[in-house]
Amino acid sequence: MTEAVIDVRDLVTTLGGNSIHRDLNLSVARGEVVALIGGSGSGKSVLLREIIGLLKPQAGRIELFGQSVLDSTPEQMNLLRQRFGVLFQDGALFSSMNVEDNVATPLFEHTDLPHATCRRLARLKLALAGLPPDAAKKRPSELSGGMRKRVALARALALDPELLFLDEPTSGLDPTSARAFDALIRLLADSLGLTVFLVTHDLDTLFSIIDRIIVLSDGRVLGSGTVAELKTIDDPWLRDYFAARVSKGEPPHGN
Ligand SMILES: Nc1ncnc2c1ncn2[C@@H]1O[C@H](COP(=O)(O)OP(=O)(O)OP(=O)(O)O)[C@@H](O)[C@H]1O
Repeated sequence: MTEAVIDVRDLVTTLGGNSIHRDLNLSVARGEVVALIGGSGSGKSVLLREIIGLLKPQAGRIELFGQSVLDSTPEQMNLLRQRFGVLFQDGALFSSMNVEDNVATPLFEHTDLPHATCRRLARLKLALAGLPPDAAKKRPSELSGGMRKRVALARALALDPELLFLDEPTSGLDPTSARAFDALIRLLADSLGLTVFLVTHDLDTLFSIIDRIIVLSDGRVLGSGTVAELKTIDDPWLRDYFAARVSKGEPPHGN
């Protein structure tokens, strides 16, 4: 059986008295590019935060690379964090630092490498993320939204992670930049052998680069599969969701 890189079992989350997740189970195998979808407020971002250890659920088990996130000591979690990268929705770049130092920060923090080496590695990651060399010395505010996303992606790749989490990677991008960013994610996943777990509302992303979609509904996983497989599920939200794609003039069949 393929190794599970992410494994979530019997997850229960209650926030502010509201039930968010009810016995949620999901698993992601090494090398998969998986998207998590679900209605607004269905608990996608909360789940992502729980998986990466930023938020504690009320009950359940979360494992990354076979290691329990909820039972890890801060030291163990620190080591685990070096094995995955995260691209937050807003990029979360440091506005006071230039681009190169933004990307080098995880290397400054987690390695004993000289800062000059960290910066050289950061420039390599920037190139990998498709940025021109002259971006390195600029402040994030001097770049376009699409370029800032690429900087955030370069930072997420700084420590050569095996697993990449992306929260709404194409939000705020124009359609051309969004498709280019999709293509970059797929290219990196294939060439670096990354496992990718992303939260998205972007149907084009789902139709173009995703191996498997996991649908969150009513606090649980409603189903999982390709677009074609999900279309066989009789659920009003899913029907409306995919109907939006048809109304955009795209072919109603998927990957
Ligand atoms: N810290 C918090 N305290 C209380 N409630 C919260 C907290 N964080 C999120 N919630 C609630 O949990 C629910 C799920 O939020 P979440 O952000 O995970 O939704 P989502 O599926 O990512 O939605 P969207 O697609 O709109 O981003 C929402 O009702 C939200 O208001």
